[in-house]
Amino acid sequence: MRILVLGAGAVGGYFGGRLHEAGQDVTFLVRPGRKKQMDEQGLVIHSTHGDYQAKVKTISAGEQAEPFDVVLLSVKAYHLEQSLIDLAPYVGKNTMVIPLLNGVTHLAKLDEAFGEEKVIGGLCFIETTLNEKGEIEQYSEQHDIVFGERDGQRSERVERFKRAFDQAKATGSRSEKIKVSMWQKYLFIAVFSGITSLMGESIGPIREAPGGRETIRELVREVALIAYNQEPELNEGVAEITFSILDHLDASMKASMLRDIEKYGEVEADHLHGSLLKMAPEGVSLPRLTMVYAFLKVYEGKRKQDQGR
Ligand SMILES: NC(=O)C1=CN([C@@H]2O[C@H](COP(=O)(O)OP(=O)(O)OC[C@H]3O[C@@H](n4cnc5c(N)ncnc54)[C@H](OP(=O)(O)O)[C@@H]3O)[C@@H](O)[C@H]2O)C=CC1
Ligand SMILES: CC(C)(CO)C(=O)C(=O)O
Repeated sequence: MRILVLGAGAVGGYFGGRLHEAGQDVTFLVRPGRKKQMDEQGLVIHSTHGDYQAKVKTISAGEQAEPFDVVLLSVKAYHLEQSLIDLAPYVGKNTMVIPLLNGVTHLAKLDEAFGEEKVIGGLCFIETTLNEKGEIEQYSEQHDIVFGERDGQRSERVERFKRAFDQAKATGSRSEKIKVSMWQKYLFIAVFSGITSLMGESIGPIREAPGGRETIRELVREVALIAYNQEPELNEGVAEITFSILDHLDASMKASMLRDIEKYGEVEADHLHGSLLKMAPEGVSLPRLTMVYAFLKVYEGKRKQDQGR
């Protein structure tokens, strides 16, 4: 099975690296700067689950290669448009595209670009980042990819990709209800990234601050309202479960969005919080979600202005 990983960043580099380590045929589609770095130093992973360093195959947009069997899509949402143009020549009749982005609105864009039948659902649970040398750092327990056909059917292509993880130091599992799984993750990440970014703190101090837990609970309630409206198959107790997960997270945990803000990087504000506000049923009051989005847009505006100087 030939696997193409689009975006050798924190997520793609990690999972692509683990599959490569397990003997799978993995190629990374990367931009020129990252290609130079990877061709010179290889792919480097530092992880709780074991370090890994290897020379890997890389290609850049426009380079000749046959269509791949599987594409793992792991770019940030704000790079999606260009990356789909770059990816198009490597998607063939039998290619299966698995997006690992947080959120859900990218599915429609993938369907439009490649056709619904090629795109399955996917998400990942991992806390990972790229350091200044372009090395992947991953220091917590979870390193799981979840994927599945969007109609819930079992399929040979999904089973085959699942088997690629048999020998890998990361887990790959199938969800029978991938759209529900994606919405559960979306609910969690919208609250987790929203609250940690807004407060500029990891989750522990936010929970302990006066009114902190209450604010988290209310933000969960607002996002869950939108989520239920979009995905009625969500478990009725999903808001309470999500709050409980947030209440039990390691106190030092922060979302990748806050880590990006700390590096003064771009954020997925429109893709995550902005999209939720657009999907919200008319007339509902969403003061906390609105505040998170406003904060992120102020941050984006300031960043843009600073870059223009
Ligand atoms: N990091 C985390 O812990 C988690 C992240 N996620 C989600 O996963 C997604 C990816 O996040 P993450 O891995 O952190 O992001 P990163 O920024 O670390 O990686 C994205 C990579 O995509 C590359 N890229 C962008 N455009 C292209 C292109 N046209 N062709 C090739 N490569 C391209 C960038 O390369 P370049 O070097 O050229 O800029 C970058 O290395 C996001 O939606 C995020 O929300 C989900 C769970 C956990
Ligand atoms: C919370 C986490 C680490 C879970 O995978 C995540 O998705 C993110 O920070 O973007």
